[in-house]
Amino acid sequence: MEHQINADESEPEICSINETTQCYDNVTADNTSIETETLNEKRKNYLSWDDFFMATAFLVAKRSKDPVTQVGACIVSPDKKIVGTGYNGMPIGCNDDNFPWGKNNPSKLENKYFYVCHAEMNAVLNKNSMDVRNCTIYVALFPCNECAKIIIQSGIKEVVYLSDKYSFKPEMVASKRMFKASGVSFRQHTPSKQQLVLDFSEVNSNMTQMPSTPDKSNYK
Ligand SMILES: Nc1ccn([C@H]2C[C@H](O)[C@@H](COP(=O)(O)O)O2)c(=O)n1
Repeated sequence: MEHQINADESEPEICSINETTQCYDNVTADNTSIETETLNEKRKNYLSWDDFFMATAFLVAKRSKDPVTQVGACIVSPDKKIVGTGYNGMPIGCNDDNFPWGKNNPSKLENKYFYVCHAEMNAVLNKNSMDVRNCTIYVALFPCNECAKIIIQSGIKEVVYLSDKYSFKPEMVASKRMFKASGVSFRQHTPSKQQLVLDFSEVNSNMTQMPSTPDKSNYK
């Protein structure tokens, strides 16, 4: 008969660590600060929700093939679930090797603007839930008037943006006018750090300071 070993019957000298004294250095992803945390305390240096979702929008933007401006958007439900992401790119079927990426051609037909789908539009269309009503959209650049219409019509209730550098353009003035009229709030997010570095080698770091892996051969 199989004998089950309960948690309190496990080998203490293998599994337990001295929780009051054992600690490890936690080098943060951006390498800017090193803090020592005890293993039985909650991490303090974790990302806020706003930083996390804005960073997600920035990561998504890395998929964009636009040579000048890469924009990402991330739609988040009221219970903090990501329900859609998108970046600026050519429509499905419009080969992005053949469509223009420039913007200074005298012929409008030979510039990108007639063709590129904006990040916000793609995020709404890529949604993986029934709808995006009452959601928040995180996006690096303030939405243009066309995206504002899509945001409003889809039921999104909040826009969080990083930069409004084109605020002087009539498109953005129109966006704000529509957002205000339709009750969509917007706010600028200031990230808590200027840089977040993703270091894939981190997964193998701290090996010497981490508690030893329990010897599973002791369990039956
Ligand atoms: N809220 C925004 C603003 C812009 N985009 C896209 C559209 C273009 O691909 C690019 C802007 O190009 P630029 O005029 O800076 O050469 O960014 C977007 O997706 N969402």
